[in-house]
This record gives sequence, structure tokens and C-alpha cells, in this order.
Amino acid sequence: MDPDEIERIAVLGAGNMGHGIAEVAALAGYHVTMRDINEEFVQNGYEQIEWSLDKLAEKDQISRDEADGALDRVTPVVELEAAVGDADVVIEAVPEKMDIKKEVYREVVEYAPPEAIFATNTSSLSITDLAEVSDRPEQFCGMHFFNPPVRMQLVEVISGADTADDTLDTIEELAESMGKTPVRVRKDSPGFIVNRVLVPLMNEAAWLVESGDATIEAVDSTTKYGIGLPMGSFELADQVGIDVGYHVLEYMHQELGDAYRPCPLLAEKVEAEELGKKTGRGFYDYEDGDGAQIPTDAVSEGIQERLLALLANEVAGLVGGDVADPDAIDEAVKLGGGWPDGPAKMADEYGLDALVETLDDLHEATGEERYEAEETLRELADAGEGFYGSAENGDDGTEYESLNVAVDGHVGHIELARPHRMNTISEELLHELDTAIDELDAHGDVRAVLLTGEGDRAFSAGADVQSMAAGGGDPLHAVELSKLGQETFGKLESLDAPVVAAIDGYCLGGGMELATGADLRIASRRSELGQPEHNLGLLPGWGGTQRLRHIVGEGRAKEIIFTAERYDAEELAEYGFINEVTDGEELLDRGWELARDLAAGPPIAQRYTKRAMLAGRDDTDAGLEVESQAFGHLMNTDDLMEGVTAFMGDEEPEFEGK
Ligand SMILES: C/C=C/C(=O)SCCNC(=O)CCNC(=O)[C@H](O)C(C)(C)COP(=O)(O)OP(=O)(O)OC[C@H]1O[C@@H](n2cnc3c(N)ncnc32)[C@H](O)[C@@H]1OP(=O)(O)O
Repeated sequence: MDPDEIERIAVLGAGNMGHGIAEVAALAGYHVTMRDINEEFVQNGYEQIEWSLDKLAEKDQISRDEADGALDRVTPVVELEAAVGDADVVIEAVPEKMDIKKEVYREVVEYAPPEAIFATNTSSLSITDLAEVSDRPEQFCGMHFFNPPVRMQLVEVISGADTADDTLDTIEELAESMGKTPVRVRKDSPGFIVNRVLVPLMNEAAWLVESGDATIEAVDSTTKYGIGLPMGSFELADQVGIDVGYHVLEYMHQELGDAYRPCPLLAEKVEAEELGKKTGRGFYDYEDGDGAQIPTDAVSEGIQERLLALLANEVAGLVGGDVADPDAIDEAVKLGGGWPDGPAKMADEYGLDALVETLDDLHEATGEERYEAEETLRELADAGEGFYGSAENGDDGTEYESLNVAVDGHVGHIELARPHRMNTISEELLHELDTAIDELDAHGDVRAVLLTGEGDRAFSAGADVQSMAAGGGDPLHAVELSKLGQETFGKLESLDAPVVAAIDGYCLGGGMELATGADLRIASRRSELGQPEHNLGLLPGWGGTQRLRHIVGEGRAKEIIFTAERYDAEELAEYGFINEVTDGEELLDRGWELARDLAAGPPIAQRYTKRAMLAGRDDTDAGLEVESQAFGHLMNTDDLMEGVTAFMGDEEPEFEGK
């Protein structure tokens, strides 16, 4: 089916996932029938959609008209025939039990049009087994959304044994049209990508404690502050539900063998109905205790190596089994798990040879199958390579992980590319930004720079507080980190080419300090800006105590820093921080327009104007000296001749920077 032909989508199941998927589809403009087995369930789901759309409109993430339009496109039904009778795509999100799902498909085939594609939102069950009970295995695939669908970017698109490539292409385009990022899972393998990585990690965390080799505290401190994942392993298990992870693990154990034998510690928790946050108690106590309080200083190198070794082995299993490539695995886990880096990259950085050695030692000591190194992993380690090849084989161009950097005409574009972490600024991002600024500066064609944040939630929510806390907050390291931010943003500020920051969404803390380094700032109306560092007991340590006052004046700078309030774009336009406020959908176009206009300006005059203004900040005489010297230099330039000639001839000048 051609993706453009899709108009009507049936979503089966109005529970958490079902109503979330229905909402996302309706927001993308599709007509959606949402079906559940009784009036109460389906009505509940509909009310949840209404509530969620309302929240999005309240937060200005969509307009009120868009919210109303999306709700109008959702029809709640109980009759299956009414739900699927004229559907182009049927997305099934009924309970995660093979027999319930099969029963649904047996009925659906009676009513759905023959050309309709079936997509199941299962998180781990076999697509091939489910497809068998339908009458169209080649038009059947997995379409695994993450919870909550309206906020989570990732959709795993999974091939069954007989799925046609066309079907996968269409469902990927459908996911894209819903604003999601699809990642293809080439083979129907238990847990697909994200669960195949996260669930064994949870199991190994439990085995570490079960065997007496580590405490929950140390494992979570290492996971969060050593490896840098968003949550401790036990904290994550409590968040997701220990029973949920346990059942996926049981299924993997059954399908993939003893390497996935669930740790008894997990079984005990499930038996005791201590399932995590939802029951008030899991590995942490959320009712009578303080929940997950994870120390920053209990990181252990041994635990880190063991967890990374397990992760590397899972990645190798997926790559060797031709389920997915390392970059697809990394993208899926970053988007689905909110990880700052993917497991393949982390394993490469650690060194696959060291991780294989760890696995071999553990295998020899315990005989446990999960420590048997995958052939793919051993081969790569023996060849001195990583999942991404060897460093020596890399090409000359810089590869960025946390940024997207491109040159379009005379404009260099730097996009902060950690949308899954609100484009927060990690140390790695600062280093990359430093490199990107140098590269654009040295690039012969770049005459203006545009700075943006990927995604629709944040320009940047500031320093990545979690990675800052890593290492127990070493003061000497923090001094260096502060200097790194100051210098990098200073480099942007003193770049020869003018810089435009186009701000959409949150622009907080270090994000605002970064924007302060730009020459012009435009922001969408819904943006919220501020220096909230005092709320955290910090100060704006990336130049914020100095640079902001030059733009808004000392009084306003103190107000912004001391109150730590969030300001809207209009207010900061009044303070002189924002040059122009636009509607959300116009921001990017306007940013490009402005950057292109500046790129068409006289480069030498622009460069010296920036230098004179910077030099004169604290020393007007120094600034005036730079200004007069520059004025003299300009007399001798082709650009001056071009400017004057164009003016006299009433034409647009074409400056060349000579
Ligand atoms: C020298 C420089 C110093 C600094 O920059 S210090 C940091 C200054 N920045 C802040 O204090 C902002 C902190 N963040 C927030 O206040 C809120 O977030 C927002 C207002 C930006 C958004 O709120 P909401 O829409 O309710 O989303 P959510 O659930 O709070 O955040 C989504 C995910 O993003 C993570 N996150 C947000 N900001 C940061 C940050 N600065 N460092 C690390 N993570 C951050 C959260 O934890 C969460 O993650 P999960 O989905 O895994 O729970």
C-alpha cells in the first residue's frame, strides 16, 4: 500500500498504549477508530485522549484548534466491524498475551479490508506467530511504540518471517508521518532491540546482588553515575514494574535459552508482589521510605565492566543474528531508554577486548551461559575492532554524536542533537561544539552560523545535571568543566561570522548561556528561558555571571539569576535578550532567513565590528582603538568598493570578504 493512501487507522485496545497511539495518529491527521471490548474501557481511553490533548494545548505544544481537530478525528467504538471495516491500517494494542492477541486477529480478518496492513504493538511476542493466524503474513509487522506514545520518539518496526519489504516501508513512513523515529528490526527476535538490551541489564544487576558481589546501592550508583544511564538498574526496574521485566525475561528464557535465566531475586519480588513504584515498594520503598536515593560516590569499576560486558554481548547477539546494525541499536536504545549514548558506542569506547576478557573470566568462574561471549564479539575484539570498525579506518570528516553540523550555502548550521535528553549539554557536547566552531571558522564558505536544538521541546535544558553529578562531584573536575563551557561559548561569541540562535522550547541554565554567546537571538512565542542554577545550589558557571549583563544590563541579569525564574520569550524581548519573537512554526524559517541575510553581509566589516564591540565591553578605549584601526583596514577592501558601487547603482551588493 502506498503510504499516501492511508487515511483511516483502527486502533484495537483503549488502554495506556492504545489510547496513546490513537492520540498520536489523530494528531497526525488520520481518522481513527479506537476500539475496546466494552463501553467503559473505550470511554475511559477517549477521556484520557481528551485530557492529554488539553495538556498539550495548555503547554502551547499544540494550538487549541489542533487539539479539538484531533479529538474530532477519534471515534470510540465497541463493535469490531465498525472499527476495522474500512481501515487502511489496523494497529493492535490489546493485552500482551499471545492467546488474547491471536483471538483478536482471528476475528479481525473477518471484517478488515483485504488490503489493510496489520501492525501489532507487542513489546516482545513473536510477530511471525501472530501473523500466522491472520490471512496476510506479508502485510503484517510489529509497530512497537514506547510509553507514553505521545512523548516517546521511538517506534520499533519489526519484520515477521514473511513480512514484505513494502509493508515495512509503509509502516515506517506512517511512523514518520506521526512525527516518530522508526528503527527497523530486521528479524523477529524476542525483546526486539530495546528490551533485549534493557531487560538482561536488569537481570545482571539482580545477579550481582544475588551473588553477594555488590549492593543495590553500588549497582545503581554505577549504572547512573559511572555508566551515565538516566536511572539506576534497580530504579528502572521499579519504574517499569519488576513483573513486566520479569515476564519478558521468562519469555526470552523460553525462546533463547539459559543465558536469560531470570535471577531468583526478581522472582522473589514478583511473588511478594513488591513490583516497584506501582505497588509502593520494589527494590526501593516509595511509601514508608524515600524511594530511590542513589549515592553519587558508590561507583565501582568492577560492576561497570561487568554490566558493559553483558551489554556488549547483547549488542553482538543482535548484530550477529542480523536483527539490527549497531547504529540502529544505538539509536533505538537512546530514544527508547533515554540513554546519552548507545550500548554499541559505549562498548567500543571501553574496548571490546577488555569486555571479552571480563566475560571469559566470569564464564570460567561461574559456568553461566550468559557470560559465554558471542562469536561476533570475540571476532571483533580479536581483530582489534569495535562495532563501528576501527578508529584507524575512519574517514577524515568529524563525526559528531551530540550535534548535527552542516553547511548550507554560506550558513553553517549547528543543531544540538540530544532531543531525548532535552538537548542538555554534556561534557562531550561541549568538546564537540568546540570542534564544530573551529571547523566552521576554518570553512571557506561559512559566513554566518545558525544555532538550534533538535526536536520540539527544548533549545537546551542546560547542563546535563546527571552527568555533572557523576564522579561524586569532584571540585577540580568541576572547575575544568566550568572553564570548558566558558571558553567554548566564548569561542562562539568571538567567532568572526555572526551567529544567530533560534530558540524553540526550553532554554535554561547552560542553554541560555550558550544562546548568550550568539550575536542575535530569536525565539518562538512558547519558549521559556531562564537561569535556574540557584535553584540547584549552583551558579551560572559557563559565563552567565559575566556575559548576560552585557546584553540585559546588570540589574536585569541579577534579577534573572537571583530569582531563577522561567521567563517567556516576550518578556525577555522586552529585556533586550531576545531580538525577535515568532510563532512556533515560523521560527526555523525565520532563523534561516536571518542567518542568510547576515551571510550576505560584508564579512570583514562584520568581523571587526564583533571584535571592536567585544574589546570595548569593559574597556571603551580599547574598543574604540579596535574600531578606528578596523575602519582604516576597511578602506582597502574590495567589499567597500562593492558596497559603495552597489549603493550608487541602486543594486544589492555582493560581498566576497576581500
Ligand atoms: C553551568 C550550567 C549549569 C546548568 O545548566 S544547571 C541545569 C539548569 N537547568 C535546569 O535546572 C533545568 C532542569 N529541567 C527542568 O526544570 C525540567 O526538566 C524542564 C522544565 C526543562 C522540563 O520539564 P518537563 O516538561 O516536566 O519534563 P521533565 O520530565 O522534567 O524532563 C524530561 C527529561 O529530561 C531530563 N532533564 C531535563 N533537564 C535536565 C537537565 N538539566 N539535566 C539532566 N536531565 C534533564 C529529565 O530528567 C527528564 O528525564 P527522564 O525522562 O529520564 O525522567
